[in-house]
Amino acid sequence: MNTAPPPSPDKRALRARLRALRDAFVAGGPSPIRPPAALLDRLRPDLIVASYLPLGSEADPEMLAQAALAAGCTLALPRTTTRAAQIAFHRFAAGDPIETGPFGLRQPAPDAPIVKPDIVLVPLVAFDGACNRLGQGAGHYDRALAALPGAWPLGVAWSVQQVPLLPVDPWDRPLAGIVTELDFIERTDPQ
Ligand SMILES: Nc1nc2c(c(=O)[nH]1)N(C=O)[C@@H](CNc1ccc(C(=O)N[C@@H](CCC(=O)O)C(=O)O)cc1)CN2
Ligand SMILES: Nc1ncnc2c1ncn2[C@@H]1O[C@H](COP(=O)(O)OP(=O)(O)OP(=O)(O)O)[C@@H](O)[C@H]1O
Repeated sequence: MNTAPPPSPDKRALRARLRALRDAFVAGGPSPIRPPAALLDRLRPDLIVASYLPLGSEADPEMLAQAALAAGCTLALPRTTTRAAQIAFHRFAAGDPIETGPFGLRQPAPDAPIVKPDIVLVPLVAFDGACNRLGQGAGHYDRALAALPGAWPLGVAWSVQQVPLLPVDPWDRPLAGIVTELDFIERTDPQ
């Protein structure tokens, strides 16, 4: 049974508005998102970097994943089974099979080894200047990041996804930084 309090009610309306903004932005043409120095400086061959395959009009982390590969890092991708279950990160190398899962997500096969990423590239619906994040509403990344306290979470977004101030619930996990097609925003006020 889920005994947690419900998420802030204004999150639903924000999601709808920001998904529409994201769709309109992407319809305007491609905008590459380049790896920020804050990411490049952290990449080491022994690290595992979790990326994601974009869904719909989500920002594409491909150039960041390529930079991680070029630095010798191991790549991982999230795998989702249901809305209620936690996501797992599975190792992924070029040529490995990709399946279509729930919500149309493209994801690794279940037999790819589960790994513990050091750096997590995080998709999002909206963010604010303090690096708070609004996701899909299933708590998948909130739960995954809570289980990886040492990992460095980097949000990847289009600049139009920034809002002045997001409602923040107790379980929300802030990001260490957010990269957009325009700039890199670093979280400056650790709690
Ligand atoms: N590319 C990508 N992979 C990801 C996530 C994500 O946000 N993006 N996740 C992040 O947690 C996890 C999957 N969780 C999800 C949870 C809910 C919905 C969902 O409710 N989708 C809506 C439509 C969303 C839209 O219009 O963009 C739906 O199907 O009704 C999608 C993914 C792991 N993998
Ligand atoms: N560490 C956790 N353990 C258990 N449940 C959690 C945890 N973190 C979040 N949740 C649950 O997940 C849901 C998250 O809802 P919320 O609207 O905040 O999602 P979100 O900010 O869009 O995040 P996400 O992208 O991670 O889905 C809430 O119902 C919350 O109780």
